Amino acid sequence: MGIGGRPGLSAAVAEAVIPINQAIPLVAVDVPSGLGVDTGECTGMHLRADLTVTFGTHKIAHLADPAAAACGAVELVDIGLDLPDAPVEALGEEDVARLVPRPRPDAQKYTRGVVGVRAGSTTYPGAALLAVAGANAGLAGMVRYVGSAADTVKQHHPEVVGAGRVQAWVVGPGGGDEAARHLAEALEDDVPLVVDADALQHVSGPLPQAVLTPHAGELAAMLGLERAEVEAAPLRHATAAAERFGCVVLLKGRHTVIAGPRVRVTTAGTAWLATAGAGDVLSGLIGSLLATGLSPYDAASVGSWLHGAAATLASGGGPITATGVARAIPAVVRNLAVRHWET
Ligand SMILES: NC(=O)C1=CN([C@@H]2O[C@H](COP(=O)(O)OP(=O)(O)OC[C@H]3O[C@@H](n4cnc5c(N)ncnc54)[C@H](OP(=O)(O)O)[C@@H]3O)[C@@H](O)[C@H]2O)[C@@H](O)CC1
Ligand SMILES: Nc1ncnc2c1ncn2[C@@H]1O[C@H](COP(=O)(O)OP(=O)(O)O)[C@@H](O)[C@H]1O
Repeated sequence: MGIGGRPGLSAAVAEAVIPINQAIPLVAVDVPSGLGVDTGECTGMHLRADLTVTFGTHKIAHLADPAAAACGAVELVDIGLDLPDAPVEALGEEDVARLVPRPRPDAQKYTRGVVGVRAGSTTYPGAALLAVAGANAGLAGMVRYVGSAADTVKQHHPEVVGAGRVQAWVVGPGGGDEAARHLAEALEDDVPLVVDADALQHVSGPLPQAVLTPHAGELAAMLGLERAEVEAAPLRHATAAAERFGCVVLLKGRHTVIAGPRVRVTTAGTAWLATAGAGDVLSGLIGSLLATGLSPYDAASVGSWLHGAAATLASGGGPITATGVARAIPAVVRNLAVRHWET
């Protein structure tokens, strides 16, 4: 069954083909039979491929989990079709190289953008350090930190300064009981912001300038669902949340979904990135991109791609820490410059 098939194999077909699928490697043409091609959901029995070869453009099932995970490695073959824009897209290296902000020759630190981080608490001072490490990867001109971990932050990041004017805020990582105040204070400034972790539970009304960055558990709590329901349909729930909260919603996972004016999925990364504090680094990084003037949708998708690429670079196939991911971000941008930017 191809892309026109209804999701879910009939019992008779499943009985015949699933034992074969479990016994030998499977190459799927276009999609493994039984997947929800247009939803990325797996609502019934389906095949799992080791390799899926598809043509012209990626379909939603190739990008959005859990269907994408059942496609195995996906090979896209260009057969010269003239196709309309896809409903869900994945940024490639060249797209990111075009979007990543770089300093103009006459730049000074304030024209490059200042990002402020309100994160950390007495329980989680480390999350403040990690969010600052993501923000302080060199993409914005300056990082400010406001919060209870100020002394530790300044010890580890001497470049970072205290309160003042910013072009974007990052709030929530490790915020604990301080997160509600951090969010309220950040919202007093009329600037774009990243809302992550403990601040997410305090989001109510529409926040048109925000990027929300929940993992599946956090999005489930925001929508009054179980985590498993979000994991079964990440595209549907990220899109619903973007509509409900009137902003860009980045739902973290193996394939991160960015729902905004359109939908993007990040396929860059490695399972080694599933490590404590990796999300804190991501929120800082996206904040720094917002501060440079990227739109919330582009800042979220470019930040997510750079974060995945930094994890892959730092990992080299082995284990990584969140600190290691943050340290690898400048090298990822340098590689983009070498490969794609004219000097
Ligand atoms: N270095 C730092 O400062 C870091 C700070 N961080 C900061 O921590 C804050 C909370 O973030 P989070 O994502 O952990 O919170 P959340 O979604 O509430 O998850 C709680 C869920 O986890 C589960 N659970 C717990 N232990 C489990 C186990 N052993 N095995 C299985 N399940 C287990 C637990 O389940 P339960 O034990 O209740 O059954 C509950 O459902 C946030 O501010 C973040 O920024 C992090 O970024 C890390 C680095
Ligand atoms: N299996 C996976 N493969 C690739 N990336 C993953 C996987 N699981 C989680 N990630 C990424 O790791 C990061 C974890 O962030 P998060 O859940 O917020 O952790 P923390 O709260 O500890 O910082 C996210 O960027 C997420 O997309």
